[in-house]
Amino acid sequence: MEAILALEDGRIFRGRMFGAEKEVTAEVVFNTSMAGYQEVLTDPSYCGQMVVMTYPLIGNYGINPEDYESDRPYLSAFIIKELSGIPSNWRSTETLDAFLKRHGVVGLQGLDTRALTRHIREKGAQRAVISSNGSNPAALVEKAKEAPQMVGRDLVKEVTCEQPYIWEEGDWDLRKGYTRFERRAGAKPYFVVALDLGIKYNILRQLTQSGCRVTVVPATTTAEEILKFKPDGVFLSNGPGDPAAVTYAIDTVRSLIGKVPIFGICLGHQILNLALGGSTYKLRFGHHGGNQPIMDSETKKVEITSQNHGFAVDAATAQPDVEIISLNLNDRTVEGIRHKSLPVFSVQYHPEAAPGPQDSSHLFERFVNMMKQAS
Ligand SMILES: NC(=O)CC[C@H](N)C(=O)O
Repeated sequence: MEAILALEDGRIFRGRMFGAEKEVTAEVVFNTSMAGYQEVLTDPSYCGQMVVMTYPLIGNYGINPEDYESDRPYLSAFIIKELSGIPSNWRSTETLDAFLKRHGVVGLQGLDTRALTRHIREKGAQRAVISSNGSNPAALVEKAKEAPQMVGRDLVKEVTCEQPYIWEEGDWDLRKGYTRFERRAGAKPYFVVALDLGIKYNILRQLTQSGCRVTVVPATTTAEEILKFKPDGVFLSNGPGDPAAVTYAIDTVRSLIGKVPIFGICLGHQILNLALGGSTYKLRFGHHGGNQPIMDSETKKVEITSQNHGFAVDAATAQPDVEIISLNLNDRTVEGIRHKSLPVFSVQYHPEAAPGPQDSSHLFERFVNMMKQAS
């Protein structure tokens, strides 16, 4: 079906719908990962957004039952240059088209995704409408302008779990598939409570793989309730929307600081920074891809990282007891912080990859060592 993508600044693209065929409004961002579209689709941090992939051919290895990063896709639409007609992979059980249909997610293909990406790079991520009703593009542009702004939006409540649950799955193995938590001989299993702001499964797998027992709790869980679990450490997850709008999680984290070791990733990092008295702001088009270079001040090494964020920590408002521990080498934005005297640290990038490079996976060990020293 012919369809139009209308951006709020008036730019129009024409393409063809696949997946679920309906009208949809959301913020449009681009992702530069060359592979890993299933992980991108099921990353809850994309709730409230449509994602345009810069890689030109998508869907060629289908969808499989294992590479989910959450229970389902939460994004509003998936925009690509060309949908592969013949998925080919031994793990594939479903086409991308069928997957998007099954989950009610709109697909759009056949447009110039390079032109769209360059436009967003220049003009910034913005609200957009996809519609098959192309008779009045100006009306669609107006509709895009009326959509809710990402700034000020709490989307965590749309994606967090309803009840606490225990996580036991470990890394994926070619012969065995996903492994289970195994107590390391002679090693104490550290008990981590993970605050689910929209958590990606691979973070949980990496925690399990690092020898942690993990319980995941809803985003509204209070500090008091978390401390009742008697955790060795608390993990703050990635998630969608504006960190400053998730005031209940900021309050929880503020009350936990100094009582238990804390590690945060992406939204969790932004929320930790807000709880420490700093502020966050919206980037023009964000970082969404698998090749963002950062410099880690502890190891003095450059790491190529997987990233997916539209907001960032403001270095100018960093509090005296907060130290910036890594910077993005492309645009010098803050990539990591730690408390100068307490066992508390966080990163803007994704050490769990999925998809992307695994240069930063050592951070899970850093968290375990922090818990070891604190116990
Ligand atoms: N992946 C994430 O946790 C994203 C955090 C936040 N929603 C942002 O866009 O910056």
